[in-house]
Amino acid sequence: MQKKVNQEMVDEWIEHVRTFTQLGKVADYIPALEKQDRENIAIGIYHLDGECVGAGKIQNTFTIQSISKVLALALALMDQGEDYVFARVGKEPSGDPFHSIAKLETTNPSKPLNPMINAGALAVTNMIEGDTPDEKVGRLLSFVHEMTNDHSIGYDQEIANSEFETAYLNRSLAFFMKQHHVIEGSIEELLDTYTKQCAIEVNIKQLARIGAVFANEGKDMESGRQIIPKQLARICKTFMVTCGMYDASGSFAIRVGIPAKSGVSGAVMGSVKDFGGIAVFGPALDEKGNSVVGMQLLEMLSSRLELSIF
Ligand SMILES: NC(=O)CC[C@H](N)C(=O)O
Repeated sequence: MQKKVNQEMVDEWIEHVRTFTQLGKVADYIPALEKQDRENIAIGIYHLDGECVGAGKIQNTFTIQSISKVLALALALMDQGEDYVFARVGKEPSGDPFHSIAKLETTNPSKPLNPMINAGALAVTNMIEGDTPDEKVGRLLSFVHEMTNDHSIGYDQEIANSEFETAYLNRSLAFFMKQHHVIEGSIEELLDTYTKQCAIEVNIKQLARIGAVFANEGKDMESGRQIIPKQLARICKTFMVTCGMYDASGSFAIRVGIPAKSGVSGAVMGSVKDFGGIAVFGPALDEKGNSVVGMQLLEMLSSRLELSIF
């Protein structure tokens, strides 16, 4: 039987998690993110039959941050192929925080462990086709437009600038990788592309639709168009399981058990085969950098509908 979420369910879940909005901390290392209101919480579910429900602040937009790593990976894989991409970035979880530089030095030859940590994501963004940052960002946006079926989506210039001006650690990762020939070209242009990619701005239902395309094996639910080849969509979802929730991916797999990717804005995108796409949002984060409210919502959803893939 097809598992479905209805309006009543999402309304009830959002009411239930309101008590958690005071827990955790809104990210402030990107100064512009600090302005986010911790009460702005939302959930969106996009079923594979095209039906979509949402509750909470569904009109609110937010930046996708690290969720963009999944999209950049899909695009780089389509541009360059699996062999090229995985010659430059690994496939193993790191067990370290997303911005850690430690393993870059101890892995020999130096290579970021996976595309979901910042080092790996920077290397992946470096592989996206395009002569200029604008061209690369434009291609990423077109990809998002296709997946959301909404051509109005852009990026938040203020948040992109704010991160670009303060991305000392990401610059360090990039310089280290350039020294070791993992990446090539201008570091400033790479950071420009990366910070804009992280600042892509969506609402909860748009994010849920992106999750649904991955759940639907890369195919658009309405048009039937194969946006991402099936095998590449599968690779992206596998990374979401093994590395999507940073160094909390193991406990998340036990607690929730769905392919998911989170971002420091407080958004999480999930993809469940034969079910659909899930998006949750709540700016306050736990100590691993995952949305406190988002975790509660995903746990509730997964247990009520028995969505764990394990
Ligand atoms: N975890 C995240 O969402 C990190 C993304 C953020 N733009 C960064 O690179 O720091």
